Amino acid sequence: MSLYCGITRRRKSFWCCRLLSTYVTKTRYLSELKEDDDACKKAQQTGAFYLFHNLAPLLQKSEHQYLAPQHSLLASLQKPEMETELKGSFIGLRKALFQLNVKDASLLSTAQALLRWHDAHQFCSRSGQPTKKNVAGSKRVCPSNKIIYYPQMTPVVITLVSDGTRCLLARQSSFPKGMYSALAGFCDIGESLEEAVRREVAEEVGLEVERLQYSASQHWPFPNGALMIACHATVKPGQTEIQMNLRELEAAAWFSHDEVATALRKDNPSYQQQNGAFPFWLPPKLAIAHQLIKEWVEKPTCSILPA
Ligand SMILES: NC(=O)C1=CN([C@@H]2O[C@H](COP(=O)(O)OP(=O)(O)OC[C@H]3O[C@@H](n4cnc5c(N)ncnc54)[C@H](OP(=O)(O)O)[C@@H]3O)[C@@H](O)[C@H]2O)C=CC1
Ligand SMILES: [Mg+2]
Repeated sequence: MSLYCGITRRRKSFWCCRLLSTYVTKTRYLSELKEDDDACKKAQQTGAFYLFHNLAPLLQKSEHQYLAPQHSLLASLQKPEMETELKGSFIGLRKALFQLNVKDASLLSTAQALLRWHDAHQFCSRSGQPTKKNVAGSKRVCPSNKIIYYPQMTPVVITLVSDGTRCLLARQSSFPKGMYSALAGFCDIGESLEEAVRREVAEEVGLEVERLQYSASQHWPFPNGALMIACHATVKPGQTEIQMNLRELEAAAWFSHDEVATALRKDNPSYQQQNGAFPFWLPPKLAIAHQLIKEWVEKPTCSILPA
């Protein structure tokens, strides 16, 4: 059994010629910890840690949310004793993510992605020798040929398509029942963001993007650590007939502004209607899909650039 710890971010002051902002000071300190193993070991003595077991963080359940307690360096205990001692349980991040506060969700997502990457990069792909992690965990090095491996994220585009008055939402069979989201897809190697958006929309719903606009991005821990890049896109008003790719999607449809605005105000409904169907609902607030949809509801006709 293995227990892993993810170090949280701590602030430290430097002597400088001019006063640096807190953000710059903190950023430089974190950068120093990545490069200086001794400084990092020292920081760990007073650092605060989140605990993980098999990629599941230790959480405490309160009424409607999970709390992620932080700990100082602990003696290594077995999982059951650890849960009893710390009054929590190791819970899958997928289950808990939307019931955490924003700061804990972000730090736990980063920590889990990093732990998963380390677990999958134990050996050098050139020499086959075991790689060695630096103290901060920001890279792994092959001792025999000195190749450095850095943690990777996969770029994923997520696009909310609009025809000017309606927006297009879709669902995969793996989504929770009744939930619809914007179109998402992994970027192919060599593609620009714009090309990935155009290709994914064409592949999944058979439509041609006319214009697009970048909105925001988000780290997403699933399946292996992705950078979600969110965009708004429009299609020509006369060319809106959906030709759904059945290998990727279970359903795709145009939704009116009213339908989407109403769904945004509702929480995840876990009940089934009398006709056996599940009510239409949208991804929770923490997901970038939610933010993208909210932006469209607030400003459906925002100016969008040619693709
Ligand atoms: N944060 C948010 O708001 C949202 C996040 N997402 C995330 O976006 C991601 C991508 O969406 P999805 O529609 O599934 O993607 P795609 O539409 O690209 O389809 C997924 C399929 O693409 C193939 N694929 C190609 N490249 C990769 C890669 N690098 N890693 C894994 N699979 C790859 C796999 O097929 P095969 O297995 O056949 O090889 C996979 O099943 C998902 O992981 C999802 O969690 C999605 C919606 C909202
Ligand atoms: Mg997809």
